[in-house]
Amino acid sequence: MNTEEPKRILIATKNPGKAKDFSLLFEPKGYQVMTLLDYPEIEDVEETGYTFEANARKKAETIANRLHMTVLADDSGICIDALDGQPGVVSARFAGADKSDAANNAKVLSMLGALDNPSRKAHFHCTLVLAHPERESLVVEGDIEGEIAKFPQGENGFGYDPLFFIPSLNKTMAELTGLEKNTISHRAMALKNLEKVWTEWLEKEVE
Ligand SMILES: O=c1nc[nH]c2c1ncn2[C@H]1C[C@H](O)[C@@H](COP(=O)(O)OP(=O)(O)OP(=O)(O)O)O1
Ligand SMILES: [Mg+2]
Repeated sequence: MNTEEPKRILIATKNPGKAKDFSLLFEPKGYQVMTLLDYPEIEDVEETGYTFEANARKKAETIANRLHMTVLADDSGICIDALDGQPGVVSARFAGADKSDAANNAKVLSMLGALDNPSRKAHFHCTLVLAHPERESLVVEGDIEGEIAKFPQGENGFGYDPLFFIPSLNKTMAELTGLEKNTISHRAMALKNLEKVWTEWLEKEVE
């Protein structure tokens, strides 16, 4: 037996941007990240829930039951104060079912542009659910505060990163390196919270 083999964790996502974030987050912990991009035969889990938790639970538990293994899922999005928390749970399909990041960003800018001097405060939210067919799921959350930029800036990251300005760094999330983003992001904060509770749970189940 080769004890140098990395441990593996399956993330129930088809989003390549999240897959990259999770690789950066888990590799330092000695895990190799697998995602649904490695399982093209698995059909999409429909995100019918009204909350991040409901959708993360549905993704994690459906795939855990289907593959009979431990699975982590992420449901996340951006919540904008002046838009009463929109796009929120529908962030991925805010501008339509084809899930275009550029169209989503443009829609946010146009909605804010239609308001008179709106607050630009926003936060990213991430709910993570760790599921196994024979266990109660673990649920944790993380957030990061920021502001919506006047126009997209930066080439890194994915989704709403080019619009998410972090005043303390004077940069958008898309101007950060992957490692910088994954030190401060909502996803990084949620994973920190998961680590506080997963030790017993995960060490037993993931090989
Ligand atoms: O770090 C982030 N940086 C920028 N944008 C982000 C981030 N995290 C979530 N977001 C946006 C992207 C997408 O518009 C939505 C997630 O939607 P969400 O349903 O959780 O993911 P998804 O459908 O893209 O992939 P999947 O469900 O297969 O995990 O929020
Ligand atoms: Mg989704």
